[in-house]
Amino acid sequence: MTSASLVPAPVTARVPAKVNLELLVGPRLDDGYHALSTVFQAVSLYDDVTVAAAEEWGVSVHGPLAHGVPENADNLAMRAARLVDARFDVEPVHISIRKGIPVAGGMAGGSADAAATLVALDHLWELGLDREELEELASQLGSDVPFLVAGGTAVGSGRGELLAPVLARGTYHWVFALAEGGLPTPAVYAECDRLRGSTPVPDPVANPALMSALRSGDPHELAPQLANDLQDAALSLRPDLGEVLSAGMEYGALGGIVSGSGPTTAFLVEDNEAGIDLAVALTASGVVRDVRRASGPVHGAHVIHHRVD
Ligand SMILES: C[C@@](CO)(OP(=O)(O)O)[C@H](O)COP(=O)(O)OP(=O)(O)OC[C@H]1O[C@@H](n2ccc(N)nc2=O)[C@H](O)[C@@H]1O
Ligand SMILES: Nc1ncnc2c1ncn2[C@@H]1O[C@H](COP(=O)(O)OP(=O)(O)O)[C@@H](O)[C@H]1O
Repeated sequence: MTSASLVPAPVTARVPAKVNLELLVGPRLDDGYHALSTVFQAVSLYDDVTVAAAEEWGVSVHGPLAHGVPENADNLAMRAARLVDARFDVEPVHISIRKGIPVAGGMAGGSADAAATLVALDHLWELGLDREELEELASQLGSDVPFLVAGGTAVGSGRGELLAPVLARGTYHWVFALAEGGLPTPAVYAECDRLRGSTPVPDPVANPALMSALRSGDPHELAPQLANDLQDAALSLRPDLGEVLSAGMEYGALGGIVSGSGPTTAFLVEDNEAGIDLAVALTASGVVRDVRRASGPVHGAHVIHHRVD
């Protein structure tokens, strides 16, 4: 056997974006984070993350949405790789990311890449991590990362990292309106605090009507239950999003909401055809520069490609 044959073949993991069907933000805690009750759904906009054995650690980012993503140690995928290295002392890899998830858009693209890197490295270096170990590593990388490992539909509590599955029937169809520029998550939480001032904030509790809507599988039942406590803050920082939300509802969405910390807006529609109609209407209106259609729930980070040369 030659030494070249000992180098493992590159591994690609595919990872979805998320939308928060409900994002209830509780009081600011002493560590600066906020207690959350959130219902995540994984949707079919994907990043593909390939890890390949290399002489030294590195990361590169590709595709039309790659602009503004760091190609250095600040990349969340690289932080995930260094965490795995610190724990398991693995050989270096080059990470190549193909972005299909809007950047800094409130759809957890960076967290998704961290989740995909954990899953891909587990496969490449045959670490044999179980789900619990993966989620524990994920929670060290960010509040949203465990959900991007898990996928599906789930309730997140704590900082968003403590997950419980939700019984959701059916498939939901979404149109996402992409916005120019991004919104930094910490700035949106800070604006939420500023708007609340000294008003006492109760601990957040998941809304039973949302859970029952998800069990029904009916988008008409789900639409009125969509809720986002960060929406006012996102609109305060980006007033133009109000016009996008109004346009989406006017052109036939069942419900519309800012996705997480924004500035992407998410519209729930009746079915695939309604999604095509809304995407066309929003683009033609000139209010929205770019749209993506997606459906959910879908699986979390998973290996799609293990090349054998
Ligand atoms: C708002 C949400 C909704 O799912 O995501 P995005 O919409 O940005 O993707 C999340 O709460 C973001 O999760 P994530 O982006 O993983 O957050 P982290 O890296 O852990 O934290 C980034 C910053 O967000 C704020 N933060 C985050 C989570 C939380 N429960 N309370 C907070 O106040 C803090 O200011 C923190 O410094
Ligand atoms: N792999 C990555 N993909 C996207 N952004 C990343 C990544 N790694 C680090 N970042 C940084 O994280 C910021 C937030 O990006 P992202 O996770 O896409 O947004 P959000 O937190 O709104 O969901 C970006 O502006 C970028 O500087």
